[in-house]
Amino acid sequence: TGSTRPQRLLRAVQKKATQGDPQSVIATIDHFCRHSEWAMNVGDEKGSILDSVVTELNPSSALELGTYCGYSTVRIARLLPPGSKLITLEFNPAYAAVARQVIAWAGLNDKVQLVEGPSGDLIPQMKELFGVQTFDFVFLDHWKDRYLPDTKLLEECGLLRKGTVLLADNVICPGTPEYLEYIRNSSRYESRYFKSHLEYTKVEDGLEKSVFLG
Ligand SMILES: O=C(NCCO)c1cc(-c2ccc(F)cc2)cc(O)c1O
Ligand SMILES: [Mg+2]
Repeated sequence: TGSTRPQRLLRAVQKKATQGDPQSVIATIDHFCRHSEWAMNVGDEKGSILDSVVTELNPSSALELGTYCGYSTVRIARLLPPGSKLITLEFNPAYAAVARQVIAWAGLNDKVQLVEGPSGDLIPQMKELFGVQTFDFVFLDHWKDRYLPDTKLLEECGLLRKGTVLLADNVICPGTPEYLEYIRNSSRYESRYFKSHLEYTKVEDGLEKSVFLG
């Protein structure tokens, strides 16, 4: 019974990153994934695109599907204005346990609410459980076959408003063909593809940014 990769990533953060400094947490994870063990964080290259979308939008209410170790949670939350909130959903309890500690180390507990459970069950409860009206921004980075059903669920639950931005990771690798087909052909979205690479590799991947038109 040894440690898991997320636990080794957390150990690196607690050993090398400065408490309360999100940038050092991000840099430590990127270094760990480049030089020690690859892990499925969005990474620095796609992470810069994520940063620019969040900065431009300046969202008050944001949702992340798929927390993993909390890397993109920290990237997003560090850019949010005071008083705004990021809700992040994670199905895997072992991932959630690591993510809570990474988010805490970065000093971002006030901006982040991590909820454990299946997104398909939690999305319909957003309004009653967390007092959410609509989301300004949604980052999709969970199971790739859940991107489409959960997007339809967000629509049906009235959680999107005119101008809500959806940003989807991994639309090329591992790939989300049904999601891309739907979102690019729907008259209710305006989409754009940001070509990049799979985190810490030379393999092509990219982010799809889609604006809900209402
Ligand atoms: O499954 C993913 N996320 C949901 C679970 O937390 C995921 C997988 C990969 C990946 C893995 C294995 C490979 F060979 C290539 C890509 C990359 C990602 O960015 C991801 O988000
Ligand atoms: Mg991803």
